[in-house]
Amino acid sequence: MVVEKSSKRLTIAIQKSGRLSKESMKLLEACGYKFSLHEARLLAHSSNQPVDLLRVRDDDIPGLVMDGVVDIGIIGQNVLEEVRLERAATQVNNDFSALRSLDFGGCRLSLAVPKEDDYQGVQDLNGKRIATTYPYLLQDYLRRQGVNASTAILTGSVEVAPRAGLADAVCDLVSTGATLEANGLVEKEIIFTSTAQLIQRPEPLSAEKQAIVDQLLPRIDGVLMAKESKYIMLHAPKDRLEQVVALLPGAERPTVLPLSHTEEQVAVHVVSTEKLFWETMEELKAMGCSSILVLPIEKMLG
Ligand SMILES: Nc1ncnc2c1ncn2[C@@H]1O[C@H](COP(=O)(O)OP(=O)(O)OP(=O)(O)O)[C@@H](O)[C@H]1O
Ligand SMILES: O=P(O)(O)OC[C@H]1O[C@H](OP(=O)(O)OP(=O)(O)O)[C@H](O)[C@@H]1O
Ligand SMILES: [Mg+2]
Repeated sequence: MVVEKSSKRLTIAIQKSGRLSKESMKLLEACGYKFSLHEARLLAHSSNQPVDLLRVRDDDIPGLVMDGVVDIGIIGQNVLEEVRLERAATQVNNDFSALRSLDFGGCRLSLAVPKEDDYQGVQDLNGKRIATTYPYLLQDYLRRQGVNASTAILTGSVEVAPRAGLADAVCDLVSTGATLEANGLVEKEIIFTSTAQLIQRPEPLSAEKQAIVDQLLPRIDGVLMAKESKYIMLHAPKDRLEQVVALLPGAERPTVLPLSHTEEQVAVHVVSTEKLFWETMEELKAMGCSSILVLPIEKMLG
């Protein structure tokens, strides 16, 4: 694979197809970058920014960033840490700089055993064989726990290993737990928690590329902040205004507007930067607020 190297165009590696692909694309598009993707092609050029996308298997992304083949990449922390440990063990450069922790790809790497096993604790895994795609993360954890177990490395279908007689336990990614349950396994220990990460290659970027990253990061922050934030509009009793605003999580100073035909109520517009729960809405109503509207915010710039 030969990536055309330019000192002016920023190359971003993302997963081609899998759990991180859609959200990675969505994030870049929300930051204003337009791409027209051809399913079969690895490389896609942005039509409105000096940015190229390299779409690869997620396992390759940390190495591509650490080796400076691409400038930045979006990758699950689990794969990033696995590659970092593997490269440390084999004395290959494993430097990178962490730019942002993202809000998707949330999962955990857990040890699970067949449900009929009488598991008392991690020490029970001594002398056992554990199937995993993450041998370095697993062995790092076992070493810290003082457990001596062997690994069976599988790159897929790890969860079927015990039934197939390949291993006694598994160390696999879990999100809802449905995959483990469907395979008669029970989660016992969480060894690593993960979300997607934006990382950059260790060597400094050219001035042109750095300028693109400097533009991208505040945009990402704006997108992440906007996701949690809501624009709230409501009618509030004038004499309870302070209490109403105090109820709204992370609210800045509100805009207060008069309402026609009434002196007792005012219209309140406010941006709330934290998650708004139904309970808060119910309390607002109990306080005498009405016409409560909660609107999503697409972008924010501080
Ligand atoms: N169930 C899940 N829910 C949320 N995020 C997940 C889940 N499973 C995995 N992830 C995250 O998404 C990443 C990619 O998962 P995926 O299953 O698409 O990888 P893969 O099969 O190794 O893909 P590839 O073909 O690119 O190698 C994982 O490394 C992890 O960070
Ligand atoms: O706890 P759950 O919600 O069931 O999610 C966990 C499963 O999700 C991931 O696989 P994915 O579905 O992405 O398939 P793949 O491993 O075959 O790529 C992961 O490898 C687990 O098998
Ligand atoms: Mg992979």
